[in-house]
Amino acid sequence: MEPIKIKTTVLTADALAKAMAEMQSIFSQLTPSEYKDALTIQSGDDSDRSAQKLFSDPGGNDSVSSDQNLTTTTTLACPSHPTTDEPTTSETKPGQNNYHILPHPVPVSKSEPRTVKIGTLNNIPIYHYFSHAEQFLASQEYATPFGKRFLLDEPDSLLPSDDPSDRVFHPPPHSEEWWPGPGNANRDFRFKKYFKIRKSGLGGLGAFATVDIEMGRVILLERPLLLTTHGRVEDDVLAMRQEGKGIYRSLDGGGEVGWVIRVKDRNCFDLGGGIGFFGIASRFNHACRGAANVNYKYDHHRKVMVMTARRDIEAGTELFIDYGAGSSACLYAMYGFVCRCGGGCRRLTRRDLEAMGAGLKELVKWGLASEKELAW
Ligand SMILES: C[S@@+](CC[C@H](N)C(=O)[O-])C[C@H]1O[C@@H](n2cnc3c(N)ncnc32)[C@H](O)[C@@H]1O
Repeated sequence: MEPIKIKTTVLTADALAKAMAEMQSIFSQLTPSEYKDALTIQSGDDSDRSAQKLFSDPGGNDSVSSDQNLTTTTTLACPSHPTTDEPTTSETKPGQNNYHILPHPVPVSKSEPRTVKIGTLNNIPIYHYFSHAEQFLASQEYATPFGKRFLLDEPDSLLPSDDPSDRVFHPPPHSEEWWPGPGNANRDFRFKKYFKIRKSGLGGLGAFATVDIEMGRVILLERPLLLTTHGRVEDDVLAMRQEGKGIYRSLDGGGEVGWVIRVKDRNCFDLGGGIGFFGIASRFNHACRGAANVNYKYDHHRKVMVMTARRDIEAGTELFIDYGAGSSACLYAMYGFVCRCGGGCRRLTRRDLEAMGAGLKELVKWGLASEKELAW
């Protein structure tokens, strides 16, 4: 597949990986006090105070609940933003997110006109995706201030052919008896001897060690339910057999109208050339900044997700992976949730949300998003 061309920028998997690595390295160099500085919201006028209230956490935790976020952000005003078409090369300062909103949002390709680049965050492209916009906006639970956003670079290199049946991996037969899902979330499900899936303090399900696990131990090998791309996911999910479709639908976000895309946004793994879904691996929650205790890597050759203990882990501990977003704002932009991992992540700032809103305004101006999406 040709590299995706956007104005003067050519996005390749390598470029994206490099940008992500740079961003990760910037964040990993921050001292605790720089993080603290980044958390400070200047108090001043009323809107600042309301922002401070919005982001203060009564539990003393570092993050805010998504409920607070979704119901109160309507009071925030959008500032003006740079209006250059060119990607900016300004230096990223520790603790500060550099947003650049394109004045003319660009559809990414002719075959995917609903995917639009709207700007960059710390030099990483941010995209807005429109499929099923009406359905997901109808769901208060799912609506994020900025709709659906993700970072995208998905050459088709992973996909063996255009035939969806070649890309669908049928899982072994399963039943509600042993497959974790919303209907039986209170039960414990064991996978091999290392962990089980049960309710997590973060809400929803999570994976928990059932025994002490030593560093380096492989705790999960899992074949994907499905390998696909953001653009093909709907066709491919519908082409799955009933069992696989059932597992896909039982993942976080499944069930109601718009489930295919909602499940995709919350559960897909970027496999570097496509996206993948896993019935078990997709139950692992995220932790920031080295707090993750499990590594994961997709083995393209064997077509299997490999999860490994990153350090010694005590029985009973929740198992976390790092979703790889690099910051709370990126995490929010990519997956639409506000992190509550408590792993020292930087909370979303008022400026983050303002910048996201400014990007959405540009989309509305160019007829690429509806006014309805602005109402947050
Ligand atoms: C891939 S799923 C993980 C499993 C999910 N908890 C479940 O019940 O199936 C991703 C979703 O889990 C939740 N989640 C994961 N990590 C989180 C975190 N650090 N803070 C808050 N929510 C988190 C978010 O709702 C996110 O959309």
